[in-house]
Amino acid sequence: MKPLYAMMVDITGRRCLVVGGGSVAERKAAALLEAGALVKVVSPSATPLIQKWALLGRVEWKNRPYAPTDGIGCFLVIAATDDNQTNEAIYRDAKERGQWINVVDQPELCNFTVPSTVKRGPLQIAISTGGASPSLAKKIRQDLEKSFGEEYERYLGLLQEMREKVRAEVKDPRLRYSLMKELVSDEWLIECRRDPEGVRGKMLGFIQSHLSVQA
Ligand SMILES: C[C@@]1(CC(=O)O)C2=NC(=C\c3[nH]c(c(CCC(=O)O)c3CC(=O)O)Cc3[nH]c(c(CC(=O)O)c3CCC(=O)O)/C=C3\N/C(=C\2)[C@@H](CCC(=O)O)[C@]3(C)CC(=O)O)/[C@H]1CCC(=O)O
Ligand SMILES: NC(=O)c1ccc[n+]([C@@H]2O[C@H](COP(=O)([O-])OP(=O)(O)OC[C@H]3O[C@@H](n4cnc5c(N)ncnc54)[C@H](O)[C@@H]3O)[C@@H](O)[C@H]2O)c1
Repeated sequence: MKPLYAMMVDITGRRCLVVGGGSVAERKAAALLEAGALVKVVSPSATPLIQKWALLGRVEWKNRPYAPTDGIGCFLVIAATDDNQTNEAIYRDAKERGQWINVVDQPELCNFTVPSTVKRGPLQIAISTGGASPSLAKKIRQDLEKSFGEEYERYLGLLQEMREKVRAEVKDPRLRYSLMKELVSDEWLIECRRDPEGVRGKMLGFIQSHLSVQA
């Protein structure tokens, strides 16, 4: 098994090609859309959701089989057809253009794989088994989703806001560090769950009390 390098890639506004229109293509296209990519789907059939995206203009759907020119100008390519010969042709075309290529059920024809991901706003926990067991990656995601609840999105948004405030207003680096450390605690997380509306005010109050000491 090849060692893999984990990386978070900015694909906003980048053209990405998904070939195939089945459930796997839909899942891969959904992840690309969530990351802000411009997605083109090429397939003579498509799931109802892909068709809906096409109607809404969220994806460009070419209702026909793959053609070698489809990938021109694309940042990355995903081959998710059920036809091996087509998948291999997509791989060769992408490789020639130096593109990122993922052939869904052929890890040897991938220069990147897609991890299973827990998303809570900007928090992303990506799980890779290095291709050993995608089913295990999925199970670990489902387990983590139970531990990392929806409140993490609000909590992380608040931490970001408080961090900016602390960086702008606290001059002493030690105090800055200890404030951020104290905001990252189970107590605040529980507060996000218990009092989602009031927690922001309490955090601001907590920081303010230390700023008064500083002044
Ligand atoms: C994580 C996830 C992301 C995503 O696809 O979005 C993903 N596969 C998912 C699900 C899943 N895939 C498969 C099953 C059926 C059960 C099973 O076989 O286990 C299930 C489970 C299900 O569908 O319930 C079958 C399968 N997948 C691959 C092969 C070929 C092979 O292993 O050789 C075969 C056998 C095909 C055959 O039977 O011939 C290959 C890959 N699949 C990967 C990713 C990459 C490695 C990730 C890693 O490091 O683990 C890699 C290498 C390439 C890639 O596709 O990027 C997503 C879970 C999303 C979630 O969280 O819900
Ligand atoms: N469904 C799964 O969870 C799963 C998991 C692992 C692997 N796979 C494999 O991944 C592949 C895709 O899975 P799926 O469930 O989405 O399959 P699917 O049969 O639902 O979809 C295949 C799609 O490929 C399209 N297609 C076929 N030939 C094409 C061509 N020449 N150009 C463009 N599009 C073409 C078809 O129109 C169809 O939309 C299959 O090989 C499958 O064995 C599926």
